[in-house]
Amino acid sequence: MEKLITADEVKDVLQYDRLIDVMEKALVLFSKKNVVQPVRTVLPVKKEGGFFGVMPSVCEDSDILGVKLVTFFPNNTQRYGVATHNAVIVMFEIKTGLPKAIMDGEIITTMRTAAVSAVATKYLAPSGTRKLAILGAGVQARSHYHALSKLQKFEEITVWSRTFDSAKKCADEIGGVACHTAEEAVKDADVIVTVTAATTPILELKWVKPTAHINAVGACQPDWQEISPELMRSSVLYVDSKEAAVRESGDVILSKAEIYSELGEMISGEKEARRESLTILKSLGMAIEDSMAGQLVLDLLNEKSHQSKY
Ligand SMILES: NC(=O)C1=CN([C@@H]2O[C@H](COP(=O)(O)OP(=O)(O)OC[C@H]3O[C@@H](n4cnc5c(N)ncnc54)[C@H](O)[C@@H]3O)[C@@H](O)[C@H]2O)C=CC1
Ligand SMILES: O=C(O)C1=NCCCC1
Repeated sequence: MEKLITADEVKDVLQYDRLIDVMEKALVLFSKKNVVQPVRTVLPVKKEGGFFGVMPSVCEDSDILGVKLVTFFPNNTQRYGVATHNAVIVMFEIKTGLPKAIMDGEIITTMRTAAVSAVATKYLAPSGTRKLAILGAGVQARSHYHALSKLQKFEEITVWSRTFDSAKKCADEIGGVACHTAEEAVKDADVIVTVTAATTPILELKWVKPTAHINAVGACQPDWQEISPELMRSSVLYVDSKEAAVRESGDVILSKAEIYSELGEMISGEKEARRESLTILKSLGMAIEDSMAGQLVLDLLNEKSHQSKY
């Protein structure tokens, strides 16, 4: 095994511009069936109310063979003062199957999720977009602000979360305004991001603009919801993986909303980008996103070591 890569090393090289392009490619490869990837295996860890996810993927066309091991312990921050999502990614040589790197997966999870939402937003945000609303004030709230800001400068940014204090802290960091209610935060928003650990709906149809684009990122269990069933059914629904959405997403399963398209199908032009409709990306996260982001980290570290030689 050649490399052990720390979170600081990943943070040092990974940037949104390159990552957004790589995520777009990963989504297309997946929807064109060039990726072997089972729906993730999820093992409950009941005492802490958490779970352990195993996410392998292979894409022979792109020389990718990797796996992410990820834990989600929703009470970690409050109980122990550590992150709620933790992960490692292991990359293997496609030719020999030899392991080539083990790297921190927390930063990749944080950034690749926001990069995927940025891809969706690039295609689905209404023309003349000016206001971004973020519901949730944790790690993904911040990464979504940074990734989406690569697309455009928002004239107005609002943040709502469970406590006003946490919304205010996040809003102050990103130059936004904290709101006391989710309804107030999403009023007139063109792009909405839901990044909470909520298990029941926090966003209602009657609050949102009829052309808004929503990146629905939380609620990754079959009995968890972030979006009201009426809102799910009234939107043009995009997903990262149809197979995963009908197995893992409470928002999809409980509302019985019809899936319009995978993001990869929309990017490659097989399905329309319905920019002027009310749209939702239901994001669950895919193994190929992690493996391709992991390979990008290896490429960037390689580029960096060459630069320092000359
Ligand atoms: N789709 C994907 O690929 C990924 C999705 N996620 C999901 O995104 C969500 C956010 O993740 P992080 O920011 O990393 O977590 P975090 O733990 O850093 O932040 C969670 C936020 O949700 C808020 N929250 C918790 N319960 C709530 C409730 N009932 N109502 C409103 N707000 C509530 C917390 O106060 C906090 O602001 C989680 O649901 C997570 O599982 C995370 C990584 C990848
Ligand atoms: O894709 C991921 O990684 C995750 N998705 C849902 C929440 C846990 C991590």
